[in-house]
Amino acid sequence: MSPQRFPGAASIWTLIRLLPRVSRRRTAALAASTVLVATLPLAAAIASGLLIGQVPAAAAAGPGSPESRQAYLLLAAAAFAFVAAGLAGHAHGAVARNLGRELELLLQDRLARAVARPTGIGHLEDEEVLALLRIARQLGMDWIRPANAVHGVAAIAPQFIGAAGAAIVLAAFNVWIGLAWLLAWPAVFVGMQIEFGRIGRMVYTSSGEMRETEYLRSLAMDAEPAKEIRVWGLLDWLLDRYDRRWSERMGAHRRGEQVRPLTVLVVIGALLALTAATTLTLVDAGLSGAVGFGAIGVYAMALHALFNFSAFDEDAALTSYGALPVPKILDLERRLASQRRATGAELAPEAPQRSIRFERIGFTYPDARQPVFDGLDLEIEVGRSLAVVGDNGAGKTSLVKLLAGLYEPDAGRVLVDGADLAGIDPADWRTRLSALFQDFTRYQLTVRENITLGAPHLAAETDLVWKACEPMGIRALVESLPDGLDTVLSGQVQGGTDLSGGQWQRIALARALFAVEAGAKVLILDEPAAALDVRAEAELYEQFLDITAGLTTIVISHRYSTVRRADRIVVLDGGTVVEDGDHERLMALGGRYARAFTLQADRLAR
Ligand SMILES: Nc1ncnc2c1ncn2[C@@H]1O[C@H](COP(=O)(O)OP(=O)(O)OP(=O)(O)O)[C@@H](O)[C@H]1O
Repeated sequence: MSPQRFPGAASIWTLIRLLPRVSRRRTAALAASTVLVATLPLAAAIASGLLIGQVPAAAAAGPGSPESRQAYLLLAAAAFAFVAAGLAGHAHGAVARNLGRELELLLQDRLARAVARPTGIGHLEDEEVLALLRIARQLGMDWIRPANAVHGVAAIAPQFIGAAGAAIVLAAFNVWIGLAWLLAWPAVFVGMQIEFGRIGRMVYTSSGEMRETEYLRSLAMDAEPAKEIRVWGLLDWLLDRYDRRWSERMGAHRRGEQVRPLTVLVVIGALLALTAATTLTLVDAGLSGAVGFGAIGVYAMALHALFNFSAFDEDAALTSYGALPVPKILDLERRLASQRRATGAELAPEAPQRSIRFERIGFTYPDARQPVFDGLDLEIEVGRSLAVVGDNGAGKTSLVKLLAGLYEPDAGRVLVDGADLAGIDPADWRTRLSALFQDFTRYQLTVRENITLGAPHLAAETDLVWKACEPMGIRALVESLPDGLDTVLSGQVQGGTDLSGGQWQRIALARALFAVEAGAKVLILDEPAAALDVRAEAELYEQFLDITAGLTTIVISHRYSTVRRADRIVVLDGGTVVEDGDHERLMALGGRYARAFTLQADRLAR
């Protein structure tokens, strides 16, 4: 077979050849069940044909004759072949599903390793590699999809009704046998669903371990961390750790995420026993002449119809797995909706006009032990520039997160012109804010989109976009890009380009500025120029103060020299304001600000 001429067939052949490498045992089981699924219906058909041929002789010879005995034996053989074909079909589906899932995991593993191996990282920006990685991330996850549960329910419901009907037909022959079948299937179904539920929950709750494996894999496969991983020579260490985690995970998968053999034995044993009892009773009734030949045929067909029901095949398993996350998602939706605070207070269109006040604020991050703020008081005057300085962990970023309503204080209030922020619609409040956070996002979108995301309705206003670019010194850079403002900022996209850290920071600053152009009244800049050198940062801040004169600006910085021109500087330490004033006042105070400023200025001078 030439792969060029039959690429689809060649891919299937490649896949089949991989199966023994996934699991020899399962591949052998799949081959065996394939043979059974193919031959058992044939055997049933042959037995049925022979039976039909035997009927005239059996009828002529009458009950109790050797001819009629042979006819009943053929009937029993046909019934067993039908039942066995049904069971083999279910087993076949289950083996194929497990093998398929393991194949996906193996492919995922092999791709992760292959992509992590090269010493360079150029291939991690190759479009074809990225496409495969995108697919690889989804592998092995298909089985937990709600769509599968819908498909499963749609398949099982008619089978269930059909099986109940068949049991009722059998009840006409023997009430106890009919009743036994009527109860047997729901019992098997519930038993298997309990088993599938156990497996599903096990996988679901092990998502923490999965996340770690996935994290290690992404360290090896993503372009961003790949740089450091290679520079630090961590590749072998990483792959070794990934391999260990992976085999632990796969080991757990093999051990626990399967239907327990005992359950399978009990279920199949019970079904076979009930089938044998039904068939023997039927044969007995036929041989004794208690039930006519035609009726026996109907009952035998009803027995066969009972085995169309899938209690332990793929549909049943996928129904259970696929349905598992649905109530969890709805529950989460309810829980998060109840966390949305009730808003009622209206902000005046021009607010804030007077002040933003932090009043006895207490705040601890969820799951953190130490509070960040315990009684913080700070009043920010509108229309002036404020700089917040302080050591690492002093609470500077937390302060602006509270201001932006990204977290709510545990105690105290944030007041905007006297109105408690807790009662104001966060969406309304945020239209008045423009913020650039320390860990700003590098959107793999066009330059224009990157800049106008704060006010996307004005994205077409090219003049406004340039107005935001110019003070940041990036107009020339943007104009030199292949598609100017419409160039995608990503090395992973054809025709796109990546930028340096400082250039990215200027783009993010332009984004903040654009939102101000679009009407934001409070500008928050958290370490806005950490990627720039000290001089560039100072220049940029000076420029910012000029552009934003009259606006409420809050700038966070480590570099004391940068913020000296701010109208007001507060020094935070351990979540409280320890110094407050303008540059001259704080220098005269001779405290923490003065010492840090002098130290940094000396270093800069040297
Ligand atoms: N998401 C979080 N969960 C738990 N604790 C956090 C979280 N973010 C920050 N913290 C803790 O809160 C404290 C204040 O952090 P914050 O980021 O506000 O400091 P910062 O002054 O901005 O520091 P830096 O100058 O290093 O950016 C620190 O002790 C930090 O460890």
